[in-house]
Amino acid sequence: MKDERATPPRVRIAVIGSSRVGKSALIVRYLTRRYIGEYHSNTDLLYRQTVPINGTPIDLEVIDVSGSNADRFPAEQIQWADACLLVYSVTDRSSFEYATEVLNSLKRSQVQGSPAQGNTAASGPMPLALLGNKTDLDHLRQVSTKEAQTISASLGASFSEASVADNSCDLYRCVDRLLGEVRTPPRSRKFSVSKMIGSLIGSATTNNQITRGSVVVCPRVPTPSRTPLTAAVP
Ligand SMILES: Nc1nc2c(ncn2[C@@H]2O[C@H](COP(=O)(O)OP(=O)(O)OP(=O)(O)O)[C@@H](O)[C@H]2O)c(=O)[nH]1
Repeated sequence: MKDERATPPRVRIAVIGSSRVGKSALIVRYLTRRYIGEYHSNTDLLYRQTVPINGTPIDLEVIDVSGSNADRFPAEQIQWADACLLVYSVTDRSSFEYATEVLNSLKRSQVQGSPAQGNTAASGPMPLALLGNKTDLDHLRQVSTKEAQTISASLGASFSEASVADNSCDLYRCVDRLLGEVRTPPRSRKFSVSKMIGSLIGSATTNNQITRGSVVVCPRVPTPSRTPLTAAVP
């Protein structure tokens, strides 16, 4: 019988932000090093990939939270995740306001623990990161680096700026750091999600030695295994 304790730890990241800030482009860039300019999806998508973090493979699941639902607080996705990456565009002030509102709600609700962390208050707060995308469009900038840095520090999130289009190193550093902050016990059971519709990522060879991955239509994230964040809804 297969010893499931030997499977790599699983880490779940929710990527949250307004529409058109570059969430899908960022996830695909991180996982494949490729830049795909246009995505058309008005539903959440779940990406899976095994990636090495600090020399250890982890089974990474990333939910791309559709920006078309940005009028609703993404409570279910946050409950599902072990860490959250809030993305805004430096050229779009309203996207910055949305990202910081979500961070603010998370801070107020004092999110403690996560499924990967064993759902215990002792496991500490959920790792959070704020990322300002599209720095290649600096001439259209509406959010200064200093302002975003100050707010993210006050909200307990790490902060980076990057251009997914330009493949800046900062985007990899930001995601790697976030993944590194998640404490993961060995997995004791498998978890099934909604129907797999096909392989998106394939067998790209990258610095991260990505092997195979998949994308899953995920209109609703799986039922959360911890108390709903009602306090977090603005
Ligand atoms: N100039 C520039 N454009 C970018 C960058 N990243 C993404 N884009 C573009 O921004 C647009 C939106 O990117 P998406 O990845 O679809 O954005 P999204 O946040 O997933 O959007 P929703 O699916 O609506 O939530 C696309 O035209 C991308 O090509 C970047 O770093 N610089």
